[in-house]
Amino acid sequence: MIEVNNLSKRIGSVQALDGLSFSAQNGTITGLLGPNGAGKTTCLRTLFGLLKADSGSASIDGIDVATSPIAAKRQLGLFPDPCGLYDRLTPREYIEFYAELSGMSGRDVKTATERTLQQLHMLDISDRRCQGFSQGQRMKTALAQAIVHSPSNIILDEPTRGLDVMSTRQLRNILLELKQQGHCVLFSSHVMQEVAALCDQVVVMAKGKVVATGTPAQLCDLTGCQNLEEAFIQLIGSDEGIAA
Ligand SMILES: Nc1ncnc2c1ncn2[C@@H]1O[C@H](COP(=O)(O)OP(=O)(O)OP(=O)(O)O)[C@@H](O)[C@H]1O
Repeated sequence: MIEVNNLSKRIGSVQALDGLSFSAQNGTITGLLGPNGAGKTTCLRTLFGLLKADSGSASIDGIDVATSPIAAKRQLGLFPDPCGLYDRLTPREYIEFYAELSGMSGRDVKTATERTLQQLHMLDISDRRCQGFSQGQRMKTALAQAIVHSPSNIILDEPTRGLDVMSTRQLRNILLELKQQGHCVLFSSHVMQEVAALCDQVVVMAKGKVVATGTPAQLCDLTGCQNLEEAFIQLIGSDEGIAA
């Protein structure tokens, strides 16, 4: 479970987060939906301990990310940018490396790596170098390193950016599997279809604040709109910086 309480963060002259509060539950996919510049990435970076908030707090499974960053990170998997893989490593080497970084050793590393390769259906590419991998193969490798230590919470920043239709569908299925296994999945997006198709709960953000929270259907009811895109535009009061 991820909890964000009254989080504020100023970056230069910009108030990137302005009293942001929401929670994301286990066994649920939560979408952070907001236009460009809403503060989604800043929020996720703060959760992962890459940024320090000016005020407010955030916790992962009840562990404060600012005061106990290492313990909090053990409960968290971060899906990185799949473009940044080391081309000379194979997925197996890559996943083992991240398993060791998370504190595992010896046999546990091998067992966790094998389990993750099976879970993401990537045994066929496990011993090939990442160089030349397709987007979908890169996506799976990046996701594997995020979940090898079996974190109960997974955060993803615009995970389908740059993925083709097949890879997007594969990623969606994997996120649904993670949800069914009881994980708390939190991802940021400004792609309406993706959020409507996947999310149990949508947190609509603008200018560093939460504008509304609910299921896609609840947000439509709240605004009297037919679909999430219309509801979103009504809630944020603009159609700037969104993608269909
Ligand atoms: N390193 C930085 N330097 C200056 N301004 C920053 C920096 N990081 C974030 N900001 C500003 O903080 C605000 C929130 O940015 P953030 O990247 O969190 O938004 P976002 O919702 O993820 O946007 P997008 O959908 O475009 O990725 C923006 O106005 C952005 O320009």
